[in-house]
Amino acid sequence: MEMERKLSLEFARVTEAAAVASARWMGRGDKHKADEAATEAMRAVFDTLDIRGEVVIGEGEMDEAPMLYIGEKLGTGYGPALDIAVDPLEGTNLVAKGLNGAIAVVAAAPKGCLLNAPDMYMEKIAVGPAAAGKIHLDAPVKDNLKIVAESLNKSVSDLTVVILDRPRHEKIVKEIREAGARIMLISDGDVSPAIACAFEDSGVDMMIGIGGAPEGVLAAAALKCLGGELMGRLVPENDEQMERCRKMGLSDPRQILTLDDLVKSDDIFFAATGITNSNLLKGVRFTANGASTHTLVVRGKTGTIRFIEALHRFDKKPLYNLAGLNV
Ligand SMILES: O=P(O)(O)OC[C@H]1O[C@](O)(COP(=O)(O)O)[C@@H](O)[C@@H]1O
Repeated sequence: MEMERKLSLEFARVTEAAAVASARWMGRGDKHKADEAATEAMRAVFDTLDIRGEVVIGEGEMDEAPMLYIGEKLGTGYGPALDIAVDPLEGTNLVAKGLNGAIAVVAAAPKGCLLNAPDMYMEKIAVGPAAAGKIHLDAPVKDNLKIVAESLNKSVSDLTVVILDRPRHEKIVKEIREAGARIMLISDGDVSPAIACAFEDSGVDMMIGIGGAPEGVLAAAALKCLGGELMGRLVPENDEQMERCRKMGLSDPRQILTLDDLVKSDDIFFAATGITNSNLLKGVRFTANGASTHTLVVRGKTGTIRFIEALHRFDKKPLYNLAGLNV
């Protein structure tokens, strides 16, 4: 119990380090460098943790990602065996362009508890605790909006729905507008707004649309801890992706995935640190000899929600200065 408790703060250190390293690349137009910096920093902190971790959602397969690839072992090799889902930089374009909404994210659960979602698309709908258990991915969007509005005791016209600005969403955007709700179209980064639904003062009431499947599992892990809901369905686009789904144990690759299918246990840790500002978290700010970070840490077992504002001193803690200034 004691060790587990401590672990949630350790995961905050992991995302803090990734966020600081990545933030150094804000607006520099190089999403790969920003991602590389985040990945390198995240891995360096993971290596200090007493866990027997294995990446189940990561930067890609072993042959395509140098670090934090699926199957990579993390930690000192002592401590609990955990499956780890990472996105050291969720929203690579956002950092490259200096836009809002980029976060560094980690979720961890006992072995076998996180859906090992491959890199493909997923249809998703996410809401906060008030509407959890009441919405459905296949319900008409106007019905879902009505339910969310009723649950939050406000009118549909006062709801804010976040959706990725993509041609594939034209129809659903039209339907949301016809229903009268407000829309926030975002260029990237659907994890942060999905989590923001769980906080009534975030200004986000629903996230909907097709985005990455790994991002869907990460958001689901957070929403499970926070009492919200995310429902999804994979969108395999070719035979290879269909086969991939079957290998994951999904006899029907197009089946609805409930929160319990995506994340099978309550025994989860989730941490996210803001890289650029968002409705959920402040972005990294650099000071004379350090940086400040804003992190959400939740532990599924207890449901405790922590927002941690930290000031990191590079002179005393060089680990946080991995991306250095040699850029
Ligand atoms: O850009 P696409 O192909 O529509 O994919 C959407 C997915 O990409 C993201 O916007 C960001 O992904 P990256 O961080 O890998 O750039 C996700 O938040 C989202 O789920």
